[in-house]
Amino acid sequence: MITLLEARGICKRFGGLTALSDVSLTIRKGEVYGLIGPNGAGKTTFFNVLTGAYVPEEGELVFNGSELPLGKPHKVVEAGIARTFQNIRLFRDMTALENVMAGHHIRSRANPFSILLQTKHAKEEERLITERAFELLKYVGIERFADTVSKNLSYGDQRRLEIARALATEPQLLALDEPAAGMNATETARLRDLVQTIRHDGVTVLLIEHDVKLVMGLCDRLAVLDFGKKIAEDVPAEVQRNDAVIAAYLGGHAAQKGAAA
Ligand SMILES: Nc1ncnc2c1ncn2[C@@H]1O[C@H](COP(=O)(O)OP(=O)(O)OP(=O)(O)O)[C@@H](O)[C@H]1O
Repeated sequence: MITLLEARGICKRFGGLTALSDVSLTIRKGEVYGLIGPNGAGKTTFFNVLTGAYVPEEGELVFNGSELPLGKPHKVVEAGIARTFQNIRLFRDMTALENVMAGHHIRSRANPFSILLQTKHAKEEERLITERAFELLKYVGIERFADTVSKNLSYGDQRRLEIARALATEPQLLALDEPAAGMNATETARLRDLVQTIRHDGVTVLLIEHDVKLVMGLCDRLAVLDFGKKIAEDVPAEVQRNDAVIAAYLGGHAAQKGAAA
């Protein structure tokens, strides 16, 4: 198995609070990797460190064998990591298609002058970007809403649109922050299928999710954080059996039943 991302000894503090304490984990190419833990465990902080929103006090990230620049979101996207957000962050007044096109522009080679001058090359590139954006809307199952302003989409469709926009940057690693939050059972089942398709198509997925059943069914391996420390990293069946995890996160019998369901 080839390692795609290695986090080594990540520490992140906010004043006196240690949000991440010496967190190391390894994500392999082609897997769906879960990051779970109780509220406030440090999951989103890890995402923010990984995607360059926060600079850790200690530690390093190695992606595809190269050190990832810390605190540089644009460089992280260029390196091949894309994310969605816990609280959806779309361009609310832009159409679904325009949102995905915005993701593509990060990868676009046309320079601003050629766009302004509307050169033949820039026009052709724009046509390809529009075409590819439409394909991605189709891929996530919302192409019929291409011309709908994104704030008018249902919650589930907004989440799918966020995924399409992230995929438009052509990532090798797609980091999803609670993609099933607020979804009903049907939407969650469709999301599961979509994540499986994405993985099948060669994109590695990192998933923060509170829906234990979804995580256990979808992830190849997962790490569990508790108070900023990694307390387990294993396949779902082992994590479910881990006493520290049961105590910290699953909260005993009721949740265990949920996890096993
Ligand atoms: N920008 C910030 N400033 C100060 N404290 C922060 C900041 N971001 C996160 N924290 C704190 O760091 C800790 C970890 O928060 P984080 O959001 O990473 O947890 P989480 O596991 O994602 O939780 P949840 O499941 O509730 O989203 C919490 O105690 C939180 O209050």
